Amino acid sequence: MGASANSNTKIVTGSAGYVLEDVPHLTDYIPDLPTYPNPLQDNPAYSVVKQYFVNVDDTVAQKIVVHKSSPRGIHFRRAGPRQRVYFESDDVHACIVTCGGLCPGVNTVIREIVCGLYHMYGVKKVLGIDGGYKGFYARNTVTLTPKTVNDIHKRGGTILGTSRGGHDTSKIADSIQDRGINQVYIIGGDGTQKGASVIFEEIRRRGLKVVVAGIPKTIDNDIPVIDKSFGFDSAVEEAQRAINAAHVEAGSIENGIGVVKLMGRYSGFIAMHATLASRDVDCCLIPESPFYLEGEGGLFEFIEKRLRENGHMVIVIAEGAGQELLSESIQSTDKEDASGNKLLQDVGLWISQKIKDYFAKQNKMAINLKYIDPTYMIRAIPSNASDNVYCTLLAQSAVHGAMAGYTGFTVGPVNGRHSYIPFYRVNEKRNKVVITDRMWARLLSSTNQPSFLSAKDILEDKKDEENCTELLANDHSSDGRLINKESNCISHTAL
Ligand SMILES: Nc1ncnc2c1ncn2[C@@H]1O[C@H](COP(=O)(O)OP(=O)(O)OP(=O)(O)O)[C@@H](O)[C@H]1O
Ligand SMILES: O=P(O)(O)OC[C@H]1O[C@](O)(CO)[C@@H](O)[C@@H]1O
Ligand SMILES: [Mg+2]
Repeated sequence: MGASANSNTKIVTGSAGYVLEDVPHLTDYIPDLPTYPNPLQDNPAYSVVKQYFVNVDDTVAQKIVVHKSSPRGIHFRRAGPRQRVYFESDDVHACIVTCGGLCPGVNTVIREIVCGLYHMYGVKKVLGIDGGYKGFYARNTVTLTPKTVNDIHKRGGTILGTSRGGHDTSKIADSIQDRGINQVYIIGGDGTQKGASVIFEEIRRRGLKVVVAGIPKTIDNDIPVIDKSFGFDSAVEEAQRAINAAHVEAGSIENGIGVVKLMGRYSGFIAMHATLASRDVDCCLIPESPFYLEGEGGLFEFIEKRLRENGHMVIVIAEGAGQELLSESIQSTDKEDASGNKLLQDVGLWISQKIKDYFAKQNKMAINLKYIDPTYMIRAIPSNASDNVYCTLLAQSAVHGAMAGYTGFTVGPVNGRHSYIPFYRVNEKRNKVVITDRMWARLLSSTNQPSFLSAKDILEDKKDEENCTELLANDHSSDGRLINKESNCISHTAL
C-alpha cells in the first residue's frame, strides 16, 4: 500500500506566469482514440442552453486575490461537458465505490452519478462495489439504475457500504479489468484519494482504456485545494443541535458547563464553524491550536472567570484537540485503524474529568458538567438542501470529465468553479485551520476565549504566514513539477 507520486505531471505555462496543472487524459497513453459527438447536444433539456459545452481552454485560477505585479499562478482545468466524448454510451461500463468514514451526501453523489450517466449520456451499465476498496475483490456487486437509487439521497450513510483498509492495488485493477469496467468513480477522503491515485497509475501501466475519477468526501473538510467538502455544511448544521442542548443544560443549572465533542481528527473546521454559527460557545478547542489547562492564561482560569461572569458556559472540543496533553496523562496506545489512521483517545471524556477534578480539588465552586458526544450523529444524517445541490454538481462534473476521457483526477470547486484537479495536488497535504488567519480571529473575538499562544508562538506563526503570502511566486522542482509554495499554507478565509 502506498500512494506513488504521479510521475507524469502535465504542466502548461503561458504568459504572465500563467500555469495550468492539467489532469491526465486517456490519449496520454492510448494514442488515436476515436471521439464521438456528446449525446447531450441532442438532449432537449440542454440544447436550449447557450454555450452549454465548456470551452477546451477554460481554466480556473487557484489564486483569485492578486496584486498588480503578481504572476497569474496555478490554474486547473474547468469541469463540465465537452463537445466530443471518448466513449460511446453503449460501451460504458461504470462502477462506483465509497470508502472511509461516513459523510452526509454520499448517497446523493451515488444517485447523481447513476442518473447523470443514464439521463445525460444514455449509459445503462453502472455497478456498485459493495463495502469499499476490498469489495472489488472480496464482495459481490450491485446493479445501479435510476430506479434503484431514486430515493437514496434522503438517507444518511452509503447504500454501497464502506470500509477502511483492504486496498490491494493489483487485485482491484484485476477486478476492474476482468469485469470490463471502463469508468471508475471513487468517493472518499484523503486516504481514498491516495488509493485512487495508485489505482490510476496501475491502470495506466496496464494501458487500459479506463478512467479513474475521484470525488472528495470528508466531513473534516481536510482535503486541500477545493473550497469545501460536501456534507460539511450539513454536519455543521447538525452540530448546532448538540451545542443548543449543551447550552440549555448549562444555562439551567448553577455553574453549568456543557462540553460538546465534535469530529475533526487533524483539522478543526467543524468545531470552528459550529462555534461561529452558534454564538453560544464560550470556548472552542481544535487540534491546530494547542492549549494548556493550568496557570495564568490556561483553560481552568478561563472557565472560572466565565462561570463567575455568566454562571454557565459551553465548550466545544474537536476530537483531535489536546491529544499531546492526553498522551502526557494517559498512556498512549498508538493503536491504528485498518487504514493506518491513529485511533484517538476520547478527549471529550478526558477534559470533562479534568475540569471536574480541578473544581473538586480547588474547592472553589461546585460545578455541574454535562458531556455531549454527538460525533457520529452529525455524520450519519442525510445531506441538507445546499449540500444536495453541491453533490449533484460534483457527480455531474465527474461524469462529464470521465466521458471526455480525463482520468486521474479529483473533482471539486476552486473559488466557486468546479475543476479537475490532479490527484497529487489533493494528496500532498492536509487542509487545516490557520490560527493566524482572519477566520480564527473571528472565532476568538466571538468567544473571547484565550488564544493560548505566547507572544513567541504568535511571532513564529506570523512568520510562517508571511512566508506563505510572499508566494505568489511559483517554482519548478528538479523533476519539473511545479511547486506552489503558497499551497503549503492553505487557509480558508473564503469559507
Ligand atoms: N496511502 C494509501 N494508498 C492506498 N490506499 C490507501 C492509502 N491510504 C488509505 N488508503 C485506502 O483508502 C481507503 C479509505 O482510507 P481511510 O480509511 O483513511 O479513509 P479516508 O478516505 O481518508 O476517509 P475519512 O478520513 O474522511 O474517513 C481504505 O480502504 C484504505 O486502505
Ligand atoms: O470511527 P470511524 O468510522 O473510523 O471514523 C472516525 C473518524 O472519521 C472521521 O470522521 C473522518 O471521516 C474523523 O473525524 C474521525 O476520527
Ligand atoms: Mg482520512
